[in-house]
Amino acid sequence: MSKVILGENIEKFFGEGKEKTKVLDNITVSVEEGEFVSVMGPSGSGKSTLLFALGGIDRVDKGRIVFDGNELSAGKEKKLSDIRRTGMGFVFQQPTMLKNLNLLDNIILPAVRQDRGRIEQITKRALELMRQAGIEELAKRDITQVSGGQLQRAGICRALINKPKIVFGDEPTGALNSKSAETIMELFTEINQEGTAVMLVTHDARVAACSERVLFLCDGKVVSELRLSKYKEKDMKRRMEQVTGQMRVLGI
Ligand SMILES: Nc1ncnc2c1ncn2[C@@H]1O[C@H](COP(=O)(O)OP(=O)(O)OP(=O)(O)O)[C@@H](O)[C@H]1O
Repeated sequence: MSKVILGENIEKFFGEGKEKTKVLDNITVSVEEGEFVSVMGPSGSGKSTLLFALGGIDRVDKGRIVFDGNELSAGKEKKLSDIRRTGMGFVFQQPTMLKNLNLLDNIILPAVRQDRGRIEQITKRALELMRQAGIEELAKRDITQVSGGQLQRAGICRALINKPKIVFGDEPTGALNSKSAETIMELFTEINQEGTAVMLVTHDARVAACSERVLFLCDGKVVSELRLSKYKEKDMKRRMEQVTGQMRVLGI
């Protein structure tokens, strides 16, 4: 197995002078090709900062980030945004979609920007992803005419449109009711089973229990790591007990 993403000895500070605080403290983490990792920890422990650093959205102050053999920390801005657009997908708690475009057009946008000549093929892929996500019939709907869960499913389709090697999610189920959250997690486990690596930040033990490795952060450090097997629905009860057990040990 090779690493799709590696963050090595990364440090990140916020603020200046007396206010300066270390938010990531010499962290080394990696995600293997096709692996599903989640990141848990108390509020303010640095989870989102870590995700944004690994995804090349924010620069780190020390250390290096290597995506699929390319060192992001040494990259030029253009190269970095190309890697982000083609090799990575991002899903946030609140999907940021363009208001003047329908769901389908929002989903194809990252691919069309890259290659206008393939619009038919891209649309076909988008509709296939929407079918998989159970929202194909909403393709022409305005983004204001769908539920939060449906919008989030569209956000995942958009993140997958360029066939990324890894999808990063920052609390992707955080704003959803439990039924919608469950559908979103089914979608994440499905895309992972198809070979896409997934890294999710979450406060929800049920979400973390879908992954195969859970990293626990505290004060900008990885303080613990829990290894689970590859997701199987029938193991859910046991997986949940493992995650919640570790959360209790760490006082989360
Ligand atoms: N842009 C910023 N400027 C200054 N401080 C920041 C910035 N972004 C985050 N921080 C601080 O860095 C620390 C880590 O933030 P981060 O959002 O990574 O935590 P988190 O573990 O994801 O928290 P939560 O679970 O509440 O989302 C916090 O103390 C936060 O206030």
